[in-house]
Amino acid sequence: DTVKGDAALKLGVVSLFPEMFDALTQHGVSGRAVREGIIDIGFWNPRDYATDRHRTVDDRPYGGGPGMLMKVDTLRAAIRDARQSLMSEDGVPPKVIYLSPQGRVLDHTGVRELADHGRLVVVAGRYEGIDERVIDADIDEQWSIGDYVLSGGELPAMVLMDAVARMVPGVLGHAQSAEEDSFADGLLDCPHYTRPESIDGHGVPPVLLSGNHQEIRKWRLKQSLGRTWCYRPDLLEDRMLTKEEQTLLDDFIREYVA
Ligand SMILES: Nc1nonc1C(=O)NC1CCNCC1
Repeated sequence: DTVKGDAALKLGVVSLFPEMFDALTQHGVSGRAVREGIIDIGFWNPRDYATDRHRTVDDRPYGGGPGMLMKVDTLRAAIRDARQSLMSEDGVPPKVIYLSPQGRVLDHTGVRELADHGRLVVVAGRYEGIDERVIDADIDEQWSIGDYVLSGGELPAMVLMDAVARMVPGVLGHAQSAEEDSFADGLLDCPHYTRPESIDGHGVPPVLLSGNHQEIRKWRLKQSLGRTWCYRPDLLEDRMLTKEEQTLLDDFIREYVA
């Protein structure tokens, strides 16, 4: 598979199960971005590099113990081809990422950093993982989506790729990108409401029905600040608040503890 064209984001995926990535390429905003050529995704399957009759892609660990590792020669060949295909015209190589619990935990800051790079090869491991010497020689950065163990790197790869894709101009419609602002500037999202106006007797906050856009903006910002203060105060620790934000948060806390 090759990645060509002038897409804003070029992705190469090394995986034994490329069909899993249909979840990203065949659906939703990411699917549209791929269809429209805003994002290019190429796939390289280590199994395509196997030369033995059984097309072996796993190998036994030195030192024994349970589980297998990804076979080195087929994995390295796939990474090499993906890396070469994503090399830019002026020879700038892509950033090669390996998903594993040993990696830096992905957050909004990390997503922005990765999106800014523009060309990424994402290596999805299976089995117990990959040989440490391949990590040292072929992987630029290790990333984790959280502290739990999954069966493969494909779901983590898709989480990372989806979050990065949403950073690319044109992937989200203007309306949605505006909506992204709440978390984009380090706050939790505000509550959302749609029809019907009453659900089991529970109504909609009147300000949202008022048509007063300034008041609606302030209400939503106050709710985002208040929810962040309640559920994720750690996010507020290293986030400067504007005077308006500080006032809105003080009001929220006053009402909350009243
Ligand atoms: N959490 C994770 N964030 O990125 N990758 C993660 C992960 O659990 N990978 C598995 C680890 C065991 N081998 C198969 C892959």
